[in-house]
Amino acid sequence: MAFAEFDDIRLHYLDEGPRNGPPIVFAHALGTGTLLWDAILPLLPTGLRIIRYDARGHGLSSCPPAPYSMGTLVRDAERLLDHLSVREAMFVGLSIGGMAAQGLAVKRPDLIRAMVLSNTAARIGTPELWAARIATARAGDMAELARASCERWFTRAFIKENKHLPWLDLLTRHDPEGYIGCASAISGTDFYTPTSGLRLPVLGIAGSEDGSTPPDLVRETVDLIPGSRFQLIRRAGHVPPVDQPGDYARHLGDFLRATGHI
Ligand SMILES: O=C(O)CC1=CCC(=O)O1
Repeated sequence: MAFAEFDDIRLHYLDEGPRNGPPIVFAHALGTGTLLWDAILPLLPTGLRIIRYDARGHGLSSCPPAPYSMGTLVRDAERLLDHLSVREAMFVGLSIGGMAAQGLAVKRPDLIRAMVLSNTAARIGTPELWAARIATARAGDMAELARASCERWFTRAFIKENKHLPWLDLLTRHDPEGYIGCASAISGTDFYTPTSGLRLPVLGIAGSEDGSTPPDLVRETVDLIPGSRFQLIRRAGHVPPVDQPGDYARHLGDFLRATGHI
């Protein structure tokens, strides 16, 4: 566990593996945190320098007052990688983390040599949809937000087996300010034009039963970048590192090898 202090934010991160190993950076989904990646890490190829961080308003990072902008979330990732002297990383971004990845790849191509856009898109939802979720959070009803989120995030089988419960608890206890801050950032983001100009190796990953960023939406975004690949994970929802960690780690390993990162 470590913290990077900047003027307006304290970011919590984990930096594991050999310091001279090829860097891989993980950016999580709204309402989750570094633990989103726990199940896949032991399944990744050895020798990687693995960096995970909590976005502002999440986990052990500080939680400034909402709203946040996507530009601010991108700058947080940029400052963290500069702080750690990381260059040419494989950047894996899931959902809002994938939006930050797109923004960072546009702003600082020196930081990212290849990118995994997982369960994400250039634009997610509509301002009206996010306004309704923000209103629920403002009303203090995180339990309702958590219930509805889990229905979008997880397959029926996963919910029936009660495997979603830790995530339901996590989101129910999430600081509403952090949720609102990041939801505002998503609401104001449309990366279609900047992402269309990206030229780097990209792997898109979608879950067959993702109720938040369905496979067609993910594919539409990765297809903006020439030469990109796409993998559909079956029996997976919005967070396949949680419900299908084996398949997820295998696709990451294949992509790491295909891009010559390892
Ligand atoms: O809450 C959702 O529906 C899923 C989501 C959208 C952006 C994100 O990070 O999670």
